[in-house]
Amino acid sequence: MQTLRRDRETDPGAHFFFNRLRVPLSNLTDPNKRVKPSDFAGKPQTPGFAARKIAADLLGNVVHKRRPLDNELDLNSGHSGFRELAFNDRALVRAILGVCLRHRGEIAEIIDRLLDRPIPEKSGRVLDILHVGIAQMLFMEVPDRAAVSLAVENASADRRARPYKGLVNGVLRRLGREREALTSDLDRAALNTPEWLLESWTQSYGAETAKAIATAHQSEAALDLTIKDGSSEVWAEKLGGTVVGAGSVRLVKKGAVDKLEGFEEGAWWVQDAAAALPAKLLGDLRGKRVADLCAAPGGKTAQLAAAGAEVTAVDISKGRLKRVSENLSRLKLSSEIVTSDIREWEPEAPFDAILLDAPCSATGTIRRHPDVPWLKQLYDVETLSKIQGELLRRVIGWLKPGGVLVYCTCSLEKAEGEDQIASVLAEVDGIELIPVTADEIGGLAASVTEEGYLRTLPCQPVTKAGDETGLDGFFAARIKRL
Ligand SMILES: C[S@@+](CC[C@H](N)C(=O)[O-])C[C@H]1O[C@@H](n2cnc3c(N)ncnc32)[C@H](O)[C@@H]1O
Repeated sequence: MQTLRRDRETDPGAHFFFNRLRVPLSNLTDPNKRVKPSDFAGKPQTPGFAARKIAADLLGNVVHKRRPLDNELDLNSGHSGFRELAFNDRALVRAILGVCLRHRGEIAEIIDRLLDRPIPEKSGRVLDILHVGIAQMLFMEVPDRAAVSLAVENASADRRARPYKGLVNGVLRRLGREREALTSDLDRAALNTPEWLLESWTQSYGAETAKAIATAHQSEAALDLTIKDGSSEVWAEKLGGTVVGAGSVRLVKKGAVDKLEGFEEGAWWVQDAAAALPAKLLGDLRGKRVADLCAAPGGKTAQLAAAGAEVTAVDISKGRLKRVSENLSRLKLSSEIVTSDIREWEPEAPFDAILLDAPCSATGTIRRHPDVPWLKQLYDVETLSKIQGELLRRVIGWLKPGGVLVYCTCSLEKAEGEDQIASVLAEVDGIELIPVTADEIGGLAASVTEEGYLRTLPCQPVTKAGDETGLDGFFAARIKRL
């Protein structure tokens, strides 16, 4: 789900949010510029106000209305106020929201400590405004004075929040004075992770690893690229990156993705180092017929096509498949593209190999999608795991005898990974597990389980030498049809 992100590629400002959260604010705010989105047309604007107002609105939309952040930030169909902002303000909004969501639990705890009594329900955006103000004061090197006055102005501009502008002022000023006392004893990893998730990871991986996962989520993911022709060393050198995982290039350089060397010519695409591993498990694909099921936005489709396979990419979403076509066209790769629900679609002939990247809770992508913990619930995992089981059982039958299927999900929940494979192996005849080996995935031994599954965790090493960590959480298993 995280691969080949269109917003990164079409909105260069997106890069600052996804790749460099602690970008100096001088890069993002132009103090001489007055931003005028149409919602405030005609009213004089304090520099930086529009960005804070939109940030508070969007935060509310994500956490109260449960709207995915990516949808809100979409430059074609997202929040209109956001779309009207200037480039630098959009980057600032992304940065503020990234911090607000990553630190949501601890900011909420700080607000609790600062308030004598809860803020009444009908107080407009006042809580979101406080979150946005605190995020800037504690994590973004914004001078307290600026963060406080913009928050007060924001409250004044909201009819329902207006009566609380004095409270906003008092609370934020007190935080400025008592910062150390109010923040030094916070258990950040626990506070910033919903209880059900921390419990699930503790049960699956133990308390220490669960905490390490939660801690890894506090930092933004690096920008990893998959190199079309596999010449990772060459592109690492050209782009000033390092080779990680099984041949991904991790970038340390700042800059807009579409301005980097190789983008126009289609030499690489954006794909987390862990997301690039499942397709590797299908081995040599030259001349083979391969189904990429649940294909959009197409990171794995590109891998399969670049490996020489004749690919059929199927996805239920027409809009997301459009991105597959656009991405493949930039990369000068090709695939048959089918818009269909794979619960209904039937292939004309069986495949040599299948990659099923099933829809999941995406809890493995929290570093790059910090809204996920506040959008998803245990219920989503339960619902999605039923669909995963259904899809897996159906598509196994589409393999030729001797054909291989890789099932994967970008989830940390065992219900969406290990448990699915264990039950399918127990229930379906004529299949066997082909264990994954560390050699196939760049020597990442810590990411291979005793059963022979691929299981990456955000806190794990991403190099064989173990000198760098940080991966999306992925599960993959390989099954052969006998
Ligand atoms: C995890 S994303 C796939 C990411 C993709 N494989 C990649 O590497 O870029 C899951 C995809 O499954 C698709 N999907 C969900 N349910 C489906 C169904 N019943 N049939 C086909 N596609 C489905 C979604 O539209 C979504 O694009």
